[in-house]
Amino acid sequence: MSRAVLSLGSNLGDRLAYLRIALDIVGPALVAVSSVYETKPWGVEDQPDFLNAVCLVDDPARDHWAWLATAQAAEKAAGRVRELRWGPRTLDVDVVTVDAVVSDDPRLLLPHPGTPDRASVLIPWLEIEPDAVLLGRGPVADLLRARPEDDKAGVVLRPDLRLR
Ligand SMILES: Nc1ncnc2c1ncn2[C@@H]1O[C@H](COP(=O)(O)OP(=O)(O)OP(=O)(O)O)[C@@H](O)[C@H]1O
Ligand SMILES: Nc1nc2c(c(=O)[nH]1)N=C(CO)CN2
Repeated sequence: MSRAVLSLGSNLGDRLAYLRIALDIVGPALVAVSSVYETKPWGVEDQPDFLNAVCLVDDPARDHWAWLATAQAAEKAAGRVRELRWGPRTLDVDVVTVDAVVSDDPRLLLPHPGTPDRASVLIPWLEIEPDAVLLGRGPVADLLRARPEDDKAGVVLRPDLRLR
């Protein structure tokens, strides 16, 4: 079994369409997808707001490297060009966690080290998995409680934008 959590983000062009490309590439492995959230950019703040979502995926045939390949295939399909670190992009797919895999290989850090600091990941993840635990870091609900209020306030549910 290989169960993973993927985070999806887009802040250029038809943002919702790019998130849908990611789900299409995940295909039947998709178990659950959160609502879409519009989020204030972290990292580089002078860029357009993001749409973010999180999905749970499960496929016995895909290990963590295969999930990275899936994430990168989705980014490529969305025409992503990497320019600035933390800068604008049509589609960013991060592998948040895969089963109990811990990796310090820079090509695939697991769990994704940015996760505890990103309300834009924690909030959608909790929506679809309220009891989620981030390997080595504890309950996702506790991580979210530790985020500053203005960080959480920058993550706004967009019920009018539906992925499926
Ligand atoms: N858990 C992971 N998920 C996706 N890519 C990862 C992961 N760990 C390491 N990487 C590597 O990160 C690189 C992609 O970085 P990218 O440009 O997407 O970073 P970023 O999205 O700007 O920043 P961040 O990784 O902090 O979200 C790829 O080369 C990939 O191999
Ligand atoms: N709110 C938000 N901010 C970001 C995001 C993102 O997905 N959401 N992705 C980034 C690129 O790594 C940089 N900043």
